[in-house]
Amino acid sequence: MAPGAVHVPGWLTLEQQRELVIACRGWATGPVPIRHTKLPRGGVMSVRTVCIGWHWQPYAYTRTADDVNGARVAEFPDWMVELGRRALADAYDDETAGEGYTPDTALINFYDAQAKLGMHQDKDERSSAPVVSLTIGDSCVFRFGNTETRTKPYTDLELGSGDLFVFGGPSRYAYHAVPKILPGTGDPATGLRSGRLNITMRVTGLADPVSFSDHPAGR
Ligand SMILES: O=C(O)CCC(=O)C(=O)O
Ligand SMILES: [Fe+2]
Repeated sequence: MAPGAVHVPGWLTLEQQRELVIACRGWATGPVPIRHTKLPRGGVMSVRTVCIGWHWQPYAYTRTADDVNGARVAEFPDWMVELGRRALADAYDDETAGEGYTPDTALINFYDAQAKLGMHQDKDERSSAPVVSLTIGDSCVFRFGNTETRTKPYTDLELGSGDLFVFGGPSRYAYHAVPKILPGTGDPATGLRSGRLNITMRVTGLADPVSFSDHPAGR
């Protein structure tokens, strides 16, 4: 694609896709329900999102979903860290590429047939570690641009069910968008009857504040 940006079609098996759909269904119901993210100027995103590990809202991460129900988001599971590491090793065709990669947040996005996502950079993280993106269900047009402007040059490609897309290195801050969902292209055997599920794992680079009681000297 571009240096640091790699598309691996059909990376997830059907069984892995099924398991991810089940996991995401669970997260979509709680502790923080999936919702249309509110934008600072009063709009709402057409995509529905639920986060694990850290909660994202424009333009910050917190442990609690203060713009939804105030609950702490679900833990980021170890198996997903493992999946992220394998994604990097496979995308970069380098067994060592995933070593030390410890994603601590994932945005789980659900697109119905009408949903879109405008050109943006993922830049609310304080780490430049790669973003690992997975697609399940309907295919979409994915627009992958440059790091300088939200306009051309960009490349439109299709991301289909099971595809992996990694953007790291010189592509980490590339603008990207989802201009179109291709309804009816998904295989219902994934467990998703319609729409597109997207999971993006990231490293926030954030740490929880150390509380007084965590200090042995404070006991
Ligand atoms: O749905 C996608 O493929 C991209 C999602 C995305 O860019 C994001 O969540 O920041
Ligand atoms: Fe993004």
